[in-house]
This record gives sequence, C-alpha cells and structure tokens, in this order.
Amino acid sequence: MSMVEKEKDGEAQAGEETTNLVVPWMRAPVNVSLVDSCSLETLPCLHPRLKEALEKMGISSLFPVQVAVWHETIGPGGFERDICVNSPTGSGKTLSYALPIVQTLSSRAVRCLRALVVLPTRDLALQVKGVFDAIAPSVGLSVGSAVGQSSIAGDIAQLINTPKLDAGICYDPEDITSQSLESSAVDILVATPGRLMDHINNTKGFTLEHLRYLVVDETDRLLSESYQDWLPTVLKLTQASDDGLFPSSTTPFVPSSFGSLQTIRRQSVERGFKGKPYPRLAKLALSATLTQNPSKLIQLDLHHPLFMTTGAKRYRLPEKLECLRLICETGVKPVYLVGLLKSLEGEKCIVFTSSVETTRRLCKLLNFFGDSMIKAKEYSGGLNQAVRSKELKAFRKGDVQVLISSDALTRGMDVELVTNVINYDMPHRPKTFIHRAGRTARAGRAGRCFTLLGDHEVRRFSNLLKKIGNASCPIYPIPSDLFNPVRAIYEPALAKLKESVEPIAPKRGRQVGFKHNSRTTKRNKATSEQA
Ligand SMILES: Nc1ncnc2c1ncn2[C@@H]1O[C@H](COP(=O)(O)OP(=O)(O)OP(=O)(O)O)[C@@H](O)[C@H]1O
Repeated sequence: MSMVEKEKDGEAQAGEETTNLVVPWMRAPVNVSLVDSCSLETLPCLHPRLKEALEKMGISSLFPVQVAVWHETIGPGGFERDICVNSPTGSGKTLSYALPIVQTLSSRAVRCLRALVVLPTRDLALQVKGVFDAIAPSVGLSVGSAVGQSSIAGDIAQLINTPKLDAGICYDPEDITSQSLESSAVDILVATPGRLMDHINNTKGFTLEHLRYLVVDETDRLLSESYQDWLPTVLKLTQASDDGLFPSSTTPFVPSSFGSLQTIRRQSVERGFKGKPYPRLAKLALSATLTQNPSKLIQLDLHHPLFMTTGAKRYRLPEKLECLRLICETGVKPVYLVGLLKSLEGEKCIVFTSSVETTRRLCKLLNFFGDSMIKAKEYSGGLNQAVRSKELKAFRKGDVQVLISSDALTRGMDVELVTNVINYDMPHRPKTFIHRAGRTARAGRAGRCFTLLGDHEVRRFSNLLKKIGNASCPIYPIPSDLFNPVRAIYEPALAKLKESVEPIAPKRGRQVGFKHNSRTTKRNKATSEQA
C-alpha cells in the first residue's frame, strides 16, 4: 500500500493544546454545535432532483455540519471563502461537501472537470465516489475515479472522451496534434494522490484547467506526506489558468475567452475582501482531527479561510460513543479478546492491531479457537487490494462478524452497523484513537470502543485520554463464565497457530508471539502505520 498512516509526533503536538500557535483565522470559528439539523423540505435552494436523490438514500434532513457548509456555499456565504472543517468522525462530512458541489455544478453548460476530491486511500476514495454517484447523476453530472484500482488505460477510458475522426474527411495532422481533441468525460473526479499525479503527468487530454472545487479530505493525513508533490502541482496548474482571468477588483474584469467553461467566484464586498484577487479554485479541507499547524495549513494556500469546528475542544468524540478498557494479564491478551468478542454476542466489530504482522496472526489465531466461535477476517496493508476489497465487502454484507485490521481501516471508512471497535493494541496518538474509535457511533448512532491494556500501558492510556479531553473510560468486566472456557482452549489454539505460521526470519531482539512489552509495541508501530 502506498499510503502511510504517519501522524508525526511533531504535528500531533503542534495541533493539540498549543493554542498560541493557532493561525488567526482559526481563533474565531463557526461553531457547528450551535447549528441545528435542517429538513430537506426547509433547506433553502435545494435542487428538487437532488432532494429526490437524497430521499432515495434514506436522508430526510441534513446534519449540522452539512447545514453549516451549505450556508457558506449555496447560502449567503456564496463560496466566497475557502472552508476548513473540523468535525467528529461520522458527523457527515462527505455529504457536507458533495451536496453543495453537485448543486452548484448542476447548472453547468459544458462537461469538463470542475471538481476534484482527493483522499488518502483507494477504499476511502471509492466510498466517497459512491456518495457522489448517489446524487450527481440526478442532475446530469458524471463522476469518475482515479484510485489505482483499475489499469491506467481503464481509467482513461472512463475519464476522457476521445472523438473518432470522421472517415472521408481530410484533417490537417498538425491541427490534430496541436489542438487536443480529447475532452473530459467527467465533471467530478475522486482520486488518490498517486494516480492523480499519473494522469497529470501522462494522460493526454487530462486537464485541471477548468477546476473550480478542490476537496482535500482527511486533510491532516494528506498534508503529512508530500505524495509526489500532488498539492503544489494541482495548485500550480489551477493558478496558471487563473493568470489574467481573475484580476483584483481594482482591475476591470474582462470576460474570458472560455466563456461558460470558466467559472468565477462572485466578487464580494460585504466581508471586507474588496481589493483582493479572487482565485477561481474554491477549496475545502476536512478532517475529524484537522491540523492546526500553520506550516501545514500554509500548503493549502487558502483564500480567506473560514474555520468550522464543533465546540471549543480541539478533538471531539462522537456523542454516543462509550469508551471502555480491559486490563489484561501478561501473555494471554488473545483470551481477553475472545472473551470480549463472545460477550458481544455476534455484534459487528473492528479489532485494531498495531501491525500488519499482528493482524495476520491474530486473525489466524481467532479462527483456531474453534468454528463455534468467531468468524474473523483480516484487512491490512499486507493483503493485495483485491483481497482487501473482498474482505471489506463481506464485512459490509455481514458475512463476517469481526474484521481484524491494522491502521489501514482507521480513517474515514464507513461500515454500517459496526457497533464495537476494539483496540487490541493501544493506539499511541490521540488522532489514531479518534479515527479508530470513529468507525463506530456514526451518524448519531450508539457505539462502544474497547481498549485492551497491559499493566505497563495504563498510565500512557490515561495520558492519551486526557489529551482528547475525555477521561471517562471505565473498566469492562468480562463475565468469568465466558472467560474461563476460552482460557482453557487458548494453548491448543496457540499451538496450531505456531504450526501454521511460516517462520519469519528472526530480527535481532524481535518478539513474534503475542506477549507484549513496550519495546515490541514500539517496533510494531512502524509496520502498522504502513498498513
Ligand atoms: N443527513 C444525513 N442523514 C442520515 N445519515 C447521514 C446523513 N449524512 C450522512 N449520513 C450517514 O452518516 C454516516 C457518516 O457519514 P460520513 O462518512 O460522511 O462521516 P464523516 O464525518 O466523513 O466521518 P469520518 O471523519 O470518519 O470520515 C454515513 O453512513 C452517511 O451515509
């Protein structure tokens, strides 16, 4: 897997409690927690066909963050400012940008690539494409993806229209080579950075010349890596096409030769932006843990940014999330996990580990506990994309009860009816805890997040909870009538695992079993975050 969940200590610290470093525009945010949900009936200006499409999705009202963004884009805000959203996991950030973008583009006259949504992983990008697919066709818009799942040729066939030259007509070959005959087959593109760069560099007819919206979802993660300089490249390409077309209001505006192809943000005087140039590209940056690090935010080159956040806390967990902890005896952590899973009686769970290797072994071990127990599958960077997608699909369908995952699944993934998240290995950073826990308790539903701890981890975990402002995390007691029988079959299951796992070339000092100590955990972390 190309993407790495690296949330560097530096960034986490800069973003957490260091309010004195916060950029000025972040000091006066729009407080989303003061915004009410709004029914589709009363939402101003909503396109009737989009309303129908939303109803088909089972949506009858918009969540607060969606109303707040709507207000700043379609409403009086008129998309004059770039928008940065920090809103909890599962609060509906995807639709908060998809809906206004689709609504605005619904009046477009000519098809060209106008909206680009960038996400850090393929599965996440495909999930977001699914949201656009559910609403965009209703107003005649076409959505494409560039995520490295299909071949480049497959992508090109989907993204670019190449008109066939009419037989019998004489074309001047110079004209054909100098003027591109290709055109975009999509209005909206959902992409991962690597494949996006492939198209920018190599695909004939792929252009960002008409781009009007750029969404950087999971912003803090996308900004933590340069990914072949995708962001400066996109900004440079869109700025280049702004040159001469978007003067400041001190220069008289001359309509562009692109006519209806170009779209210009309306000139605003009411917010004191008079005299500043208006870039065509409107940007939205979103995360449940949006960075506040000025040196990262500056990369986005934001235009009069407006910060939207939920309440005064830096981080916020979903309202109906309950956090619980289990203190495990050394050397038998899997017994606690199986006891816990049994006590959850078949509810859908995601179990997070700290490494690809632990994910693989734990999954095997669970399946050795006997077929009456738990149906578990693995989802990690150690598997190829096709297998991962298959396992995720089975989990979504409910054919699999437990998905054991490295941090590949930590961010953004939305799987219906996941009622429990289990941190088999304690996360090391507040952000990782928030994103993992956020795979449950989504869209206002209830959910639980369990963390398994060794004695040596208790203190560190308490510190982590303090950083996210949520000290409440009581101990979860597993009933002994569940725990003891599992303990009795642990040794045979472990013996089967040892037989089945091919030996791994020993690295100096590396511990490959399930016994945990802090040194192993530190080493494993590096592997995990590559999932
Ligand atoms: N207005 C709505 N009414 C009902 N359900 C909604 C609404 N908006 C979004 N949802 C559902 O809420 C869930 C969470 O939405 P989404 O994935 O956009 O959250 P998110 O804020 O992006 O979370 P994360 O930070 O984890 O990526 C999805 O299942 C989505 O279908």
